[in-house]
Formats: sequence, structure tokens, C-alpha cells
Amino acid sequence: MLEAKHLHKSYTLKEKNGWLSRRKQQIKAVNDLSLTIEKGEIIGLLGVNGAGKTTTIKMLSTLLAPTSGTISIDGINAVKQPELIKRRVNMIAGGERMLYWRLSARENLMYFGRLYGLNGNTLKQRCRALIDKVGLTEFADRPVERYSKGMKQRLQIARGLINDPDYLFLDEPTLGLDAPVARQLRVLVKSLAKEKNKGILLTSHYLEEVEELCDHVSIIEKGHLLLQGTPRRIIQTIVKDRSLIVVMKTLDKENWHWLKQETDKLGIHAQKKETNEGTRVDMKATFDMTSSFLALAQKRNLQLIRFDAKKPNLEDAIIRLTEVHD
Ligand SMILES: Nc1ncnc2c1ncn2[C@@H]1O[C@H](COP(=O)(O)OP(=O)(O)OP(=O)(O)O)[C@@H](O)[C@H]1O
Repeated sequence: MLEAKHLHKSYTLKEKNGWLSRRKQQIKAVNDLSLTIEKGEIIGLLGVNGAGKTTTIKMLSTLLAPTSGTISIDGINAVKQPELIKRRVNMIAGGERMLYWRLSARENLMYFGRLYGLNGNTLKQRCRALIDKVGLTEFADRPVERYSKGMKQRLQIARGLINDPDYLFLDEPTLGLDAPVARQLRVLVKSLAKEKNKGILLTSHYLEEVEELCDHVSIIEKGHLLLQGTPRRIIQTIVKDRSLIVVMKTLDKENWHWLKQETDKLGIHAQKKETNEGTRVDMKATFDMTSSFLALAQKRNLQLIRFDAKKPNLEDAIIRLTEVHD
């Protein structure tokens, strides 16, 4: 298990203050953050730009020392023994950093493998297996500068797996990728956790991706933990109301009055609107109204031409959370 406790990271900036003097300014990028990652689990780290996600990932991967706090990985103190930890973790960033453009995929992987002390046949075989795994077999010996964005990102994943890490930190892994390529990467990430038992921490601005992949999510703001839980629990905690939209070809005055009365009794707030499609009724409640509304519609034989019961998602929850904290 990876356990980070009470992590703090401050950056000191020196700003110009007049002609000659400089003023020191402290930025608290991470402020008392604790989180755990079990093997086989995918954890999402969410927050707006500048919330402290990349700084957290850099500390977990020992690229950056925390100002205070502890990180232990399978019982090893990561702050005191970073060399032991480096073999067990790896980080993959979205975008096009961390690869050598003039080198091919194979040469890149051989280079990074040697940095982890791998060599000879073991290294060659691992590179070949990883190239196959991420679907770059045909292009293995082509310079990376001639790769598409998706191919570069697949190579990043292979690079992140070169030391066969137990824990993998993914910073925006699908940034700027086309939908089908992003989908393939998501399948790969899921299989790394569920089949290869790796503990994964993921940051992403694509909330659907987080909802699909993550077992647990931590939401941070200004480096501080706001909320932790399963995506479902977070949605239930934050978004209390459900919405249901129905459209009928017509809804006469009498039926509307009856519907309004009945929905009021059930605790459903209903509003009527005439549209090009027909009469639209927007309903809001704190529970799933589907069956209650369908029973009412059946009683009066109301003919529905549209029925949209929208389940709140993680995006709704995050938007609601930011509104509360603004
Ligand atoms: N090297 C640095 N020196 C000074 N300040 C920094 C440095 N790196 C990050 N910061 C500041 O620390 C805070 C957290 O930055 P961080 O990059 O960790 O956020 P983030 O959540 O990853 O943001 P994004 O979603 O934009 O990548 C920000 O205020 C940022 O400006």
C-alpha cells in the first residue's frame, strides 16, 4: 500500500520589489494532504488548474521532496530512501515530454531501461513485450518525431512500465488524444490495475474518464483535501436533486392542473413550458422520479414523445462543489 500522510509542499518565489531588492513569497502548493493507494486500485486526484495535483504526483514519485509529511510505499519510507522507491514507482505525463524525439521507440525504452539497471536480454525482451503491449510493433524502429500524438502517448505508457512498477502515477494521460485512442488507453490503464495488480493514481480533466476508471476519488482545492470517496458516493453527497424532462404533444389545462397537484404531493417540483416539440414539463426532486411519474402518466393516458431522466454524474458534482466554494 502507498500511504501519504499530512503532505505539505511550499515553493519559495523571489519577486522583484523595486530596483534592487527582491521579496520572498511562499506558495503553498500542497497543504496537509493525506491519501492511500492500494495495489489493484485506481485513485483519481481531481482539482482545478493549480490545485496541486502535479506537485503531489512529483512528491509521490520522489522527484520532489515534501516540505513536511510522510510517504511510505509497502512499508518503505519514500522520503528517507528514495532510491529504493524509484524501482517501485513510475510516472506518466500527458503531452509530449519525457521522450527523445530522434530515437526510436525501442531506443527510448532501452535508454530508460538502462537507467533502472536493466540490461542484456532481459532489457531487450522487456522492450519488445512493452512495444507489443502498446501496439507499436510495426513502428518500433521509427524515430519518435515521426509518430502521431496517440503513438507518442502509447510509448509514454510503455516507458512508464519499463521498471515494472507496483505503483503508477498518470498525469493527464489522455490529454489531447482522439476519442478512440483515449479509449484504448483507458482499457490499458484498467487492465494494469485489475489484471496486473498495479496501484494507479490518475489525474484527468476528463471527468467521464475518472468516473469510468476510478475506484476512489480525492478532490483537492489549493492543495487541500476537500472530499474523498467513491465517485458514486461523491455524486450522492453533493448532487441531491434529480431531474426529469418529458415532452407531450399536448397537455390541456385540466391535465396540467391535475399533474401539478399530484407531483406536488410527491415532493416533485414541476414546471410547464410550450416548445416547438410540444408541451415540455421539467421536474426536479431529491429521488428518482421515473416510476412515480410513469404511473401518473398512465392514469391519465398522457402520450409522451420524449422522456429524459438524467442521472447526475461526477461533472455535475464537481461543478456544484466549485459553485459552493466560489
Ligand atoms: N516550480 C514551481 N515553482 C513555484 N510555484 C510552483 C511550481 N510548480 C507549481 N507551482 C505552483 O504550485 C501550485 C500547484 O501547482 P500544480 O502544478 O501542482 O497544480 P495542478 O493541480 O497540477 O495544476 P494543472 O491542472 O494546471 O496542471 C500552483 O499555484 C503553481 O503555480
